Amino acid sequence: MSDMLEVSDLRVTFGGRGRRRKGGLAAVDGVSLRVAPEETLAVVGESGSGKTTVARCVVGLQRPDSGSVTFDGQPLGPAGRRPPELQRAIQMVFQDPRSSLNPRMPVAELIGEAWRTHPASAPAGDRAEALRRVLADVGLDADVADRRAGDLSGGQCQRVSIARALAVGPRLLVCDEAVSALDVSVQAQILRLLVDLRRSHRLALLFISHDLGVVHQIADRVAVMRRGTVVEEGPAGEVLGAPRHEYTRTLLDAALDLGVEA
Ligand SMILES: Nc1ncnc2c1ncn2[C@@H]1O[C@H](COP(=O)(O)OP(=O)(O)OP(=O)(O)O)[C@@H](O)[C@H]1O
Repeated sequence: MSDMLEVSDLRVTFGGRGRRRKGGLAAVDGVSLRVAPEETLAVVGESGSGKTTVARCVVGLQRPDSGSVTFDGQPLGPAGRRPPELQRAIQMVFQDPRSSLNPRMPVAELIGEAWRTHPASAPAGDRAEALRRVLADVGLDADVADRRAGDLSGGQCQRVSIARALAVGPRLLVCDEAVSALDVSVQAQILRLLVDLRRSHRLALLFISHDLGVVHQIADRVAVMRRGTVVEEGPAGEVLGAPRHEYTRTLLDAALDLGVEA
């Protein structure tokens, strides 16, 4: 399958002096990744390894120092400068839905806001029916539409975040630690939902996580990041089952010590 998302030799430095950012921190240091249509690539690694920075470059929230991000072969600039159809095609689900959703806004308005931002995806006909359908897609009852985000549980909130992303018709969901803030049982439900949506909506996922147990359940391929670089990448079964890099083995051992089955 040919690649839909291609990240090539990405570099991001924070701090430092001058144009070359001398003395700065190379948060991402020559990362290349690819994601095919309907594929799930998990990016794993310890805290601070650069996973979120890569994700932010993909959605256009972070400008890289160098390197490129392309989608269907088209170069992607910063979020505001992307053609609307590409802006829509790549949506992000954040770690903490309670801070990514305005708690005072009713769910119907949160979804409506997504449709206003991406008018091409707004329903032409019955809005209430379209809203009911998008909520049903994420396992929420229609009556959630009138409730404020702040009055929902963490799991319900994350379902709303996913609904908001889905409402605009994405082809790639970038999930940055999207289940990490949830209780283990809710985590399993949201993972199941993502797996189902991937199939029903023909989505690709770029799934950022530090949790190898979670990654094991969802990934087709895994890229392991350490200190801003990808140290190992391959099919999930190989990377998690027979890792080649010592760092991946260390991560797996640490996960096993915590009782996680990776
Ligand atoms: N806006 C920023 N300004 C300065 N340094 C930053 C910024 N964003 C990230 N960093 C630094 O870049 C490095 C990579 O951070 P990043 O958040 O991408 O890692 P991560 O693997 O996603 O970690 P975590 O799982 O803890 O979010 C870290 O050392 C972090 O402190």
